[in-house]
Amino acid sequence: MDPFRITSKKVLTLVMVIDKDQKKILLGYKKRGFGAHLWNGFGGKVEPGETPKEGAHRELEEEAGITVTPENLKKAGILLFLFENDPVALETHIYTAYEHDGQIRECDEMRPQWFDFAAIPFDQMWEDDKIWLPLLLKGQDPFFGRMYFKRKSIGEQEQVDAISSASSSADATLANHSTTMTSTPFTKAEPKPFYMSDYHLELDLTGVPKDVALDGTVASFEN
Ligand SMILES: CNc1ncnc2c1ncn2[C@@H]1O[C@H](COP(=O)(O)OP(=O)(O)OP(=O)(O)O)[C@@H](O)[C@H]1O
Repeated sequence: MDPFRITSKKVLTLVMVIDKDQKKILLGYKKRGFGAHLWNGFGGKVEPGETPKEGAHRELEEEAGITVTPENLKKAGILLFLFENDPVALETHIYTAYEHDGQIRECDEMRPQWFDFAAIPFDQMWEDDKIWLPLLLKGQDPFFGRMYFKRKSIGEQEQVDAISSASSSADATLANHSTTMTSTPFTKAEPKPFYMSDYHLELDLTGVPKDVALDGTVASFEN
């Protein structure tokens, strides 16, 4: 039996708020729930009757206190997250927002903070973020991908941490990134409940002008 066989999906959103001039990205520290203790964009489940874009707008206001006009909320990609032995996949619609209105504020779920592009805390984020976020920051939209996650056992956790810290230091050398840190009280990465075991990302969507098929269902790139 395929451990990644899915029978249904939940539709989620993720908004990346970006200040192009300052080369900064607004991330939120998730205080509770799914992905707790990780930094991420702002988003959540799309509610019945909402389009993904409407859901993204609502979650950004709930979690960061800010609003974005519909024309400033742009679809960057769609990712399908699959978890081993879990028949429910997460179809995540990712947006960029280069302009926003209102005052950024903390809520009981998320603590927002700006990060320099060169100091994004990838070791305290979902592992897929380091694959697609650099593409999004370069403006290489849209992307579509499947990301496969396995639950960590205790031994695996240590092994995966060792591999990921070795590869992230190699990446840092290659990219010649500055190591200036914005202030963050977190010195040690929290253990992550899952690790990414595989992924498949498509960047050339010229053959799919508006719809991308996902295992028999269709996700629209339009909203
Ligand atoms: C597996 N790899 C992943 N990589 C990057 N981001 C991921 C993710 N998996 C989930 N996400 C995001 O995490 C948020 C969860 O949202 P989540 O708190 O569950 O939703 P919502 O606020 O509706 O929940 P409650 O109201 O608390 O039930 C949501 O933005 C979603 O896009």
